[in-house]
Parts: sequence; C-alpha cells; structure tokens
Amino acid sequence: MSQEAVIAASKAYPKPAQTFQYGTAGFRMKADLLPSVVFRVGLLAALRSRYKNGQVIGVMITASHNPPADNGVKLIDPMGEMLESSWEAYGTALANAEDDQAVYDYYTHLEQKFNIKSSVTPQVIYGSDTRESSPALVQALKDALDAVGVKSQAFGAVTTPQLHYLVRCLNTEGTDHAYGKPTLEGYYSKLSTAFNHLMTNRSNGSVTVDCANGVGGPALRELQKHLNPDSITIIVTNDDTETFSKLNSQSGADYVKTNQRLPPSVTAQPLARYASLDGDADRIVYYYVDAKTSTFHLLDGDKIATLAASFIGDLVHHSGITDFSIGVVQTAYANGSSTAYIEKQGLPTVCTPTGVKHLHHAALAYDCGVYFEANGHGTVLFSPSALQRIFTHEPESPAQATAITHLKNITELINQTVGDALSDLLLVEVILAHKAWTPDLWDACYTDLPNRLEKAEVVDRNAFKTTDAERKLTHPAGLQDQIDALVGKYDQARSFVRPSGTENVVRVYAEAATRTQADELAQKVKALLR
Ligand SMILES: CC(=O)N[C@H]1[C@@H](OP(=O)(O)O)O[C@H](CO)[C@@H](O)[C@@H]1O
Ligand SMILES: [Mg+2]
Repeated sequence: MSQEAVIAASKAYPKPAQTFQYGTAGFRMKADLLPSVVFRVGLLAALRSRYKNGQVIGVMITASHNPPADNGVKLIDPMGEMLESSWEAYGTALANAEDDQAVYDYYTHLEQKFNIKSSVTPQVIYGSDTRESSPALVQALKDALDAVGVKSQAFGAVTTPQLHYLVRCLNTEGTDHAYGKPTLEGYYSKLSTAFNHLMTNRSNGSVTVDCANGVGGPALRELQKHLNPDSITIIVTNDDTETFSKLNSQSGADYVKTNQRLPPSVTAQPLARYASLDGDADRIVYYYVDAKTSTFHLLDGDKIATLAASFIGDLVHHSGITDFSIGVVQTAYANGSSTAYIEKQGLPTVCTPTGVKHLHHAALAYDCGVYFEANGHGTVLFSPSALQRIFTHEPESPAQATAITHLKNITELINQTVGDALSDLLLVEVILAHKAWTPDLWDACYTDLPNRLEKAEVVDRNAFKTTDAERKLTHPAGLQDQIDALVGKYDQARSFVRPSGTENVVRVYAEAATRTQADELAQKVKALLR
C-alpha cells in the first residue's frame, strides 16, 4: 500500500461539509452524502481485517427501513457480530477527516496505534440492498479496498443477515465450529434443510409475506425453492425491487409496527397469517385479523421472543437435558405484558439499552439467550457448551430422542449471527406447526398493553441523558420527575423518553391499561419536551 495510491483514490471521494457519526446502525443518511464515508469505511475494514490477522470482515451497504433516498454502511466482525463498539469511534474519526492527506494520516495513525503488520493480507466481503444509490457506493468501497491491497469478494444484493452468515462461515471454515458453507446456496441450504426436517409430516398452510419491496423479496423467493412445498406455501408480496421509490413505502415491518395497521396492499382474511420484513430483511413482525371483528392484531418481536423461548424450553425439558439456562433479553420498548408473561413462565428477563449489539451481548450469558427488540429484530443464541451438550446428549427414550433431534435442527434453523427475518419466519412457522396454533392462539398467550411510540424534534437531542437501560432520564434535570408524576395518574402505565441513536429526534414511549390512556400519556409526555 502506498501513500500515493490511497491519496489518489481518496481524491475521487471528497468529504462534504458535514459531520458523520458511526451510530447504532453504522452510518446512515441521504445517499448523496455517503460516497466519502463508504470509501473510508473500506479503509477501516482493511485495517480491522489486518488487526484480526487477516480474518474476513464484512461491509454491508444498506439503510434498512429508511426511505429510498437514504443509504448507509456498517461493518461486520469476524464471527458475524456487529463491529466492536470501541472501533466505532475510529470510523467516526476517519469519516470526518477533512482532506485526503488527513485520511491517510489517520489511517497510518491507527496502523501504529494497533501495531498492525503490513505482512497480513486483509480480506473483506461486501454486499448491498436494492437501493438505486447502492452500485455507486459499492464502487467507492471497492476503490478503497483496491487502494490498500485487500483481497475482496462481492456478494451483490444480499440481506444483511446473509452477509453476517457468510462472514462467520468464511472465518470458521475447516474448524470444529464451522458455521456452514460460505455461499448463498449454503445459506439457503442450511436453513431449508433444518426446516424440512422439523416439518416432516407436518403442514402449516400458507403465510403471506410483505417484503417492503426490498432485498428480502428475491431472497425469500430463492429460499422458498428449497422448502418442501407440502410443508408451507409462502405468498411473497411487495417484492418489486425494480421501482426504487417503492422501497419501504406503505409496507414493511417498520410501517406495520409504527402504525399498528395492515399495509394498504394487504387485504387480510380472518385468522390467516401475515408477516412483514424490513428493507434489508433483518426484522420481521407477524399480524392477523380476528374472526369476530376483523380487528388488526400485531404479533411483534416480543411475541416472537416469548414463542421461541417457551418452545425451546419445552424441547429442552423433554430432551432430558438438565441445568440448562434460558433467558430472554428485551429493551425498554418491550411491552410490559410480555415481560410479565415471561417471568410468570419462570424465565429470567434482562432489559438492555436499545440497539441489537446490547441485546446480543446480554444474550451470551445464557445457555440459550433469546433476544428481540419489540420492532422484530432478534434471534436466539446457543452457547458453545449448550451446543456441545445438545449434540452429544444420549437420549433415554424415544420421546427424548425426538426432542433432541428437534433441538439440533432448531440450532441450525436459527441464524445465530444476527436477527434474520427469513430465519425467524421459518422458526415461527415451525413452532406454530408443532403447536398446531392459529395466530389468535399464539396471540392469546398474553394481551399487549395498548402503547404509543412518538418522536419529537428537539433543539439538541444530546441534552437528553438516560440511565437504567434508558428507562429513566438524568438530564434535563427535573424532567423525569414530571414524567413520573404523569405516569402516576394512569393505570398500569409506563413511559420513558430517550434520544434516538439513528435519527435526530427524541422518542417518547407510553403504555397504559387502555388505548385512550396510552395515547393521552404519550401526548402529555411529548408536551413536556416543548
Ligand atoms: C424504537 C426503535 O424501534 N428503535 C430502533 C432504532 O433505534 P433508535 O436509537 O431508537 O433510533 O433503530 C435501531 C437500528 O435499526 C433499532 O435497533 C432500534 O430498535
Ligand atoms: Mg433492518
């Protein structure tokens, strides 16, 4: 790598007058502001790979559920996790370097700081969602990787979880904890093989999936080719990736969760199952309309977490494996009823700050850690020792043998690197089939407290500081007391305010015993912010 090569390549991507920050979901903003950021993220990925002795690092170009004009970029660490948070600041600093020389200087500063050897060949793989702006940003990335001699591989349009899967597979290939075949075909084959085993002699009718007109559409169509058609029919809708303006428009998991209503394109049949993915297919929510009043019912991340935890708990119980810890990790946005339900089942719950990296980390504390954000982003992690026990357990009865076989397949079905809408879809379908549950029976486990999520524009969101997993404000001084006083006036109420990590707003959440109370509480708390 030469100074001239880096500086020359960097010249093509001048930094706009803008301050950037590597946030909860990497960098995310209007796509036209991003070329310099993506170029520099490419340099960071190269450094990260060399720092990790040449292990493969992933770069995903996506803005998830954001509008079509946005885009974003984030790094994936060697085991398929999100970038270690201490490195986010280096990404921020590199993105904000004023000119090409400053970019090069900071790059060499990091090399020295971490004593990164130039003898190691860095390896990076990358992919993008289906946005119009993605190809140009991919080119910016490629130019950076080439300038610093990275061995790179392009995977084209992929879901975010697919890229996480590929990174982990590449870095574990040939080891005793090989995660799978490092190809997209390997991904589809791993998930579908487990699904087809779990669905042997079972059929679960059909599910209609709204793909937000994003990359989940083509991926789901491909996955479906691998599934036994006698087990499931997946009706793929909102899968137009050619009309860029349709992405996440009036569709998708975020639309359904935020508005608490059907996408306008869906005419729901009573008790039929519907699901919506987000733009990069790492989130999923389910919903249905009931038979009596055709009312919309949301089955969100909390409902998926409780479903998964209880199903896995039952399998472990029937397998004869003992001393096996299962925990459920949530955020403050989890519905109070879900937390109460999980605790009533005798399972521990943990509340972490928003952002899946926090949940993921907390879930590692259990043999089986189930984590979901209410918005539908989540997965299930099995610890290495839990996997070892599941795969070596000697069953003492046919019933135990069946439970063990199911457990093994469940660990293969779940994408354990990150929340994955396609894997979660198959998981829910398997569980409902095994329980012979219609969506209303699933929904009946507990009744959500009516809730409202609002956002407020404020002068400076950084003036809002929180504690207790974001459930309480420490600053601005006195505001929390005012919120508490309001909450005290409603039944079963809870409300909190926190600054968003992805948008320049402050979020207000409120839940209470009735819809009117929840709405009123949210409005009154919001009014305090003015
Ligand atoms: C209330 C809410 O849904 N917040 C989302 C949103 O974070 P904020 O920090 O609230 O903007 O985007 C994150 C990244 O996608 C996601 O992890 C999180 O759950
Ligand atoms: Mg997403």
